[in-house]
Amino acid sequence: MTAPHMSAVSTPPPSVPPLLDVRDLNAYYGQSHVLHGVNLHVQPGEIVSLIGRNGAGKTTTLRSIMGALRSRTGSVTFDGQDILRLPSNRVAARGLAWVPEERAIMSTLTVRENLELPPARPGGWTTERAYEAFPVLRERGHHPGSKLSGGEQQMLAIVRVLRSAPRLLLLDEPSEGLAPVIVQRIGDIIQKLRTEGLSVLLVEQNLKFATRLADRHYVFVDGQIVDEVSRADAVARREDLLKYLSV
Ligand SMILES: Nc1ncnc2c1ncn2[C@@H]1O[C@H](COP(=O)(O)OP(=O)(O)OP(=O)(O)O)[C@@H](O)[C@H]1O
Repeated sequence: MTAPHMSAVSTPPPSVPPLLDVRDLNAYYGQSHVLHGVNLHVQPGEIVSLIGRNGAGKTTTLRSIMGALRSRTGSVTFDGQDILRLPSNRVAARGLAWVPEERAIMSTLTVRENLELPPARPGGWTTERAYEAFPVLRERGHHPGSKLSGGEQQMLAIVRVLRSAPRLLLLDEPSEGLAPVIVQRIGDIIQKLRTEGLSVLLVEQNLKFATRLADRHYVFVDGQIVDEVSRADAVARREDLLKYLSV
């Protein structure tokens, strides 16, 4: 398989304006030019995955969208508003929520304290709702974050950001290192959230998880998107997708 050149990636014009629209995004770590003209969009209510090998630029794309990485050019609009120049706290206030790979929870605080620290916004998840979605968090309510398993930390990290009632959830490898039953549960919750109107941009290396959830997949190679695969084509193109991920 040869990776199609960037220009071969064709996105049909969306019938409604995208919720997130990234155009010609270039990003840099110091002198190192890491993203090269990334174009992607997420429609309202859509789940989109970014897949590719380690170091391909997926996490950098999320960091660039959230404003955690400042050294970038191009255009990032959310709900029609330019967010590229906003500090990350103001990006979050617009309705984007990011769960980084390292699952930013507060390790010295208990599960309940982690849940209650960011006050829930109107429409955001309450502590009770978090416990209903993931009953194990209720059982662990008084345990410090540092004593949770990887799966419990991932659940806690997701429900924490849902307290802010985001419109777009950015998830960085939510299935990484987790037992299949936990991966299944997290997938169920993401699907449920979509039925409630949430959009999701998902970085994944677990193809089974990504293809179960995502409506479209963008394939990253060396800081560029080289292919775009719809849910309808993902089964027929499974071998291509596996090759993109293999080392
Ligand atoms: N803080 C940093 N400083 C310098 N270079 C970095 C930094 N973080 C990432 N890079 C480099 O940027 C490139 C893209 O990395 P990125 O983390 O975005 O890839 P990725 O596709 O998310 O892969 P992974 O799954 O390994 O995180 C890689 O070459 C990586 O080495």
